[in-house]
Amino acid sequence: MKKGELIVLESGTDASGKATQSDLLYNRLINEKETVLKVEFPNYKSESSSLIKMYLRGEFGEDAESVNPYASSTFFAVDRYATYNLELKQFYEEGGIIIADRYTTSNMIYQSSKFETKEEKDSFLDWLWDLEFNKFALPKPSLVIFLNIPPKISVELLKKRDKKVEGIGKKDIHEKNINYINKTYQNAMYVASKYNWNIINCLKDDGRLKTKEEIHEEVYNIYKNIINRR
Ligand SMILES: Nc1ncnc2c1ncn2[C@@H]1O[C@H](COP(=O)(O)OP(=O)(O)O)[C@@H](O)[C@H]1O
Ligand SMILES: Cc1cn([C@H]2C[C@H](O)[C@@H](COP(=O)(O)OP(=O)(O)O)O2)c(=O)[nH]c1=O
Repeated sequence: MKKGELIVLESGTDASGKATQSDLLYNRLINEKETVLKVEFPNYKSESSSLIKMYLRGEFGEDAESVNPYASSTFFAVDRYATYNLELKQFYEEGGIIIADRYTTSNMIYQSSKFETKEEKDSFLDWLWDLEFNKFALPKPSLVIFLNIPPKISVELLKKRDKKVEGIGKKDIHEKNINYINKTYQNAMYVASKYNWNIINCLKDDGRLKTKEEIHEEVYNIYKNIINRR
């Protein structure tokens, strides 16, 4: 039987409209009578996110960059392994469509950002690919949609957004560190181009943010073009 599809919504900044766009795409596909399910990573509802919560609270270090990326990326990878195997695998193997708000792609962006040289980054990215997709046998995305929102806009959206997780505070260690935010955004553009992700520029030519609906139309068109061609 043909396996399902895995559609990933990603970005290089926090509070960039991933949840909003996942919801809009999910509702549209439900209206089209598709068999579709939505998931968010980290899976804060699961005990498998315990080490992630410790990390984002700063228990391994208040400065995200001081925490070994090989270690911190495994916290996220193990959470994905648990969530996939306990909640998603059967649905995916029976042909369902999964819409994921973040995935391995976030480890690729946020954790490789901690390395300075291209050689170190690429070596980490190869290791991560092997860990999550080969050793853990997690499915590779059918399609990655990258929402390009510069940090100066997303930090404004972050102020509007409700707190996501109890016990982490309004901002986690990634969100508190403006140097890391800027560096990670630059790094995300490198990673997005390295893996040929589908980039949506969320700003208009005049620098204003596109509406949720305008961005959704672009998300939907990419989805239709790519999935229909397969
Ligand atoms: N295009 C947009 N224009 C204005 N506000 C937006 C837009 N997209 C998202 N928002 C708002 O920004 C905040 C963060 O969006 P959200 O989808 O929760 O982001 P993320 O999942 O990336 O953290 C929310 O309050 C949301 O309603
Ligand atoms: C899923 C995932 C997230 N992250 C990072 C991205 C975020 O900075 C942080 C928490 O994710 P999340 O709560 O989704 O952030 P937000 O909703 O604010 O965008 O963890 C990784 O480093 N690796 C991963 O695999």
